[in-house]
Amino acid sequence: MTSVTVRVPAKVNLQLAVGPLRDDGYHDLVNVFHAVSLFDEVTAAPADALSVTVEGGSIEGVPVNADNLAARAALLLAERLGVAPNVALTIRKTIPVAGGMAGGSADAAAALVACARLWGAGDADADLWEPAAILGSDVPFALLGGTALGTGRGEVLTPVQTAGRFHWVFALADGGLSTPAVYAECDRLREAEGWRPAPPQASQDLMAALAAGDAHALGAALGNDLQPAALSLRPALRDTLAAGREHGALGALVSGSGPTCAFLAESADHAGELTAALSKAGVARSAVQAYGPVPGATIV
Ligand SMILES: C[C@](O)(CO)[C@H](O)COP(=O)(O)OP(=O)(O)OC[C@H]1O[C@@H](n2ccc(N)nc2=O)[C@H](O)[C@@H]1O
Ligand SMILES: Nc1ncnc2c1ncn2[C@@H]1O[C@H](COP(=O)(O)OP(=O)(O)OP(=O)(O)O)[C@@H](O)[C@H]1O
Repeated sequence: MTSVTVRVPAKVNLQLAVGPLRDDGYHDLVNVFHAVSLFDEVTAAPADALSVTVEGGSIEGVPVNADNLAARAALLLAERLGVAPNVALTIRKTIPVAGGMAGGSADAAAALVACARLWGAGDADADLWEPAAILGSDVPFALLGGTALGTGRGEVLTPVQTAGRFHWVFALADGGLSTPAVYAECDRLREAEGWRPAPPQASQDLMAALAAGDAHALGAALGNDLQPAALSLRPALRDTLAAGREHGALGALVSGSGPTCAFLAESADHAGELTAALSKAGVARSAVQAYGPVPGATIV
C-alpha cells in the first residue's frame, strides 16, 4: 500500500451557545459548526514505527510525538482494528495553532480517514464516528464538514441545510488561547455576575439565514457565548473586532475559543478588501480570506 493523503478543513462556530458546567467537566452546547476553506493535509505512509512530522509556517507548540492529536488518532484506530500502529504521519499545517479553528481536531479526523484506508479498513466511515468523539468534541465535525448543528458537548451532529457560499476573513493572532482556560473563564465570569445559564437553544434566525443564503441576516445572527471570556483573557481582540466592523463586515466574532477573529463579508471582492484593510490596520498577525461551507476530511 502506498501513502494516503487527506485534506481537512478548519471550522468557525456560527452560533456557540454554552449551557451550565456538567459533572463530567464539559458544557452542553448548541454549536453550529461551519467548515471553511483553510485546510491542513495529513499523509499516512507505511513505516516500521509511529512517527510524526509537522510542516508549515507557524507550527510552534505542535507536538511531534504521541501527544499529537493525529498520532493519538492513529493509535486509537490501530487498537480498535487490532493492527500495529506503524505509520509515518506528515502534517502540513495551514490552520492556525490553538486559534479556535479546531486545527488539532482536523488533523485527528484526517489521520483517522488516512489510516483507515492505509490499513485496509475498507469503507469504514461509519466506524470512525465513535473514535472521533473519543478524541475530542470537535473531531466528528471535521469528518463531516459542511454546516452542522452540534449538541451534547458538540459531538452529536445534525447537518444543516444552507444555500450558496459565504465569504469570510479570519484575523490570526500572535499566540493561542487554551480551550479549557477559555471555558473556565466563561464559568468564572458567569459566577461573578450570579448568572445561571438556561439550556442552550438553536437560533431560528440563524437557521433561516443559512437556508436562504442571506449573508446580511447571517451576519446579524452570529453569536458566541465564549467571546466575553476570550476578550477577558485577550482584551486586544476588541480592537480587531472593531476594525473589521469599521470596514463593513456584516458580522464580527471570535472564532470558538479564540483568539482568531472571524468576519463575514458581502462577497468575495468585499472579503478581499477586508483582508487588505485588516492587514494594514495592524490589529492582527495576518488576515486570510476563505469561504464556506466546504466538505470534511477527504482523501486527495
Ligand atoms: C470551543 C470549541 O472549539 C467549539 O467548537 C469546542 O467546544 C472545543 O472542542 P475541543 O477542542 O475538541 O475540546 P475537547 O478536547 O473535547 O475538550 C477540551 C476541554 O474543553 C472544555 N470543553 C469542551 C467542550 C465542551 N462542550 N465543554 C467544555 O467545557 C473542557 O474543559 C474540556 O476538558
Ligand atoms: N495536530 C495538532 N495541531 C495543532 N495542535 C495540536 C496538534 N496536536 C496536538 N496539539 C496541541 O493542541 C493544542 C490546541 O491546538 P488546536 O490548534 O487544536 O487548538 P484550537 O484550534 O484552539 O482547538 P479548538 O478550536 O478545537 O478548541 C496546541 O497548542 C497543541 O499543544
